[in-house]
Amino acid sequence: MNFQITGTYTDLYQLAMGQAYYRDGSHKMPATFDYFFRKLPFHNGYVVFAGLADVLDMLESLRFTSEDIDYLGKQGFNADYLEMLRNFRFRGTIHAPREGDVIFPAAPVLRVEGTMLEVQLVETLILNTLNFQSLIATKAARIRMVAGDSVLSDFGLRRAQGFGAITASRAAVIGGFDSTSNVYAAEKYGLKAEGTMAHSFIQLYGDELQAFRKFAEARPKNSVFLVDTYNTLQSGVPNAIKVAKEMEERGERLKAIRLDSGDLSFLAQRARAMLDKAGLEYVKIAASNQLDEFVVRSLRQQNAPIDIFGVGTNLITGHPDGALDGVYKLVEADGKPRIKVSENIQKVTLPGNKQVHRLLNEDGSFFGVDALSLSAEGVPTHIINPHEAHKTMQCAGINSEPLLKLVMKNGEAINRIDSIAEIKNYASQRLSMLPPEYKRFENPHVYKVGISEGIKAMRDELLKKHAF
Ligand SMILES: Nc1ncnc2c1ncn2[C@@H]1O[C@H](COP(=O)(O)OP(=O)(O)OP(=O)(O)O)[C@@H](O)[C@H]1O
Ligand SMILES: O=P(O)(O)OC[C@H]1O[C@H](OP(=O)(O)OP(=O)(O)O)[C@H](O)[C@@H]1O
Ligand SMILES: O=C(O)c1cccnc1
Repeated sequence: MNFQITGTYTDLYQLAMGQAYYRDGSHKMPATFDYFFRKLPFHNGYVVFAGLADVLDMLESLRFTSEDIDYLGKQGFNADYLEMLRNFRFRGTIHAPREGDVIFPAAPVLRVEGTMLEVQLVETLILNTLNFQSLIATKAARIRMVAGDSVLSDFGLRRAQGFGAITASRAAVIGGFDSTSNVYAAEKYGLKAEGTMAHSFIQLYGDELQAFRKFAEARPKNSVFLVDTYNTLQSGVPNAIKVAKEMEERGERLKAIRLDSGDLSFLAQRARAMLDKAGLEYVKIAASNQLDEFVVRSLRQQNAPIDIFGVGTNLITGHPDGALDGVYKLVEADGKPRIKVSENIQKVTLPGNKQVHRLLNEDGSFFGVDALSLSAEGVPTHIINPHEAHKTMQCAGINSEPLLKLVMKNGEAINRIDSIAEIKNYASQRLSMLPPEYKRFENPHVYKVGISEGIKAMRDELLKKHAF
């Protein structure tokens, strides 16, 4: 989807640095940035990569409007710089995994090449999009993992951080959700829109039975009755059964009832028995109320006969992690590798133009190691732990696949995959290739990233050069 994002969708410092680059001509210098993250959210063992198609869309159409130029003039930017920005187009080249792949800390996810100014200006947009969508897709994947084949519906729009809900609903579906209550996101992204009814509907009619009848008349093919407004087992479920039977007489079928409070397992079991006794085996049971991956897992362990889970707050906000910590670092400029030094070895960046080789087991499943090498090196024969150089691993003879593929060339998206269904399928396929020990919630196995001799030598040389 193309949000009408313009060139000012950035942090001021990008534009400020850009003016300095422009003054001395370094804005035209070739440069490469890597996007990667350092810490897994939710104590999870992987991240689901989401947001790429949106990034490519926005980069293709990124412009500074006349209003932007006027505004930036008032912020004190120079007229000649602004005239150049008036004709700004992103003409960079990007390599990335396919959207939906599983990704791991420290390995480059995007390699963005272009002129210094263009690759600098788009940092914020790239981080803003990929960090958020990948966080939510990962949360969704955790919920999907414990939900079996139950339907998962995103109910989060009302609890989201403002407009973030639009892309969060997209990311939720990529991570494994089936539908969303968010009509705007469904319309714009082609997601499946689904919903039930609110307590206000029953409150308005006062009489629950009458409320259910009214709804069934209005939505005969798509009725889900909310049964907990007054008393779930003594009023809600019996009234739902009564109206479902009336619907049967008209040749219609009640789709489901929804539980939204109390002990969801106990109530689902009782409601299921009541529905079945009335010959309404086809009526499904939906549940909501502050669900997350742990409650869904617990409900399934309790054999709660719940067919549909509606998840809002905990999904859409990525609870309890506010953000994925993805960063965008300069790794090469003017043909020379660049480094960011830190006292913390984990934070020293990996210089150079790199490729990620995902090591594979004989059966094609993931070995548990991504091997990073300089693009010119090819697949490394052995790799080194980036933080503890005495730890090495032979990779000769192990199958691998290059992860970073060309997705944008000179500002034009290539081989793009916009269909959410395809991205969702790919995410599920790639997750199935990740062995179970990386997917458990408690202390998952640490997926390893190793660097080639070439990267290590480059990093050590730059560390020496910049040592104090
Ligand atoms: N059987 C169950 N097993 C595990 N967790 C459950 C079960 N039933 C409900 N929960 C979860 O317990 C949490 C707390 O529910 P709580 O009892 O506060 O809600 P409630 O019954 O709706 O309360 P209130 O009526 O005040 O809204 C929710 O996250 C809910 O999803
Ligand atoms: O608990 P969440 O995971 O965030 O899921 C969404 C919640 O939002 C709705 O409640 P709300 O009280 O806003 O409206 P209602 O009157 O329709 O129940 C819905 O009934 C869920 O309980
Ligand atoms: O359709 C629903 O039941 C719904 C939608 C949004 C939030 N809570 C519930």
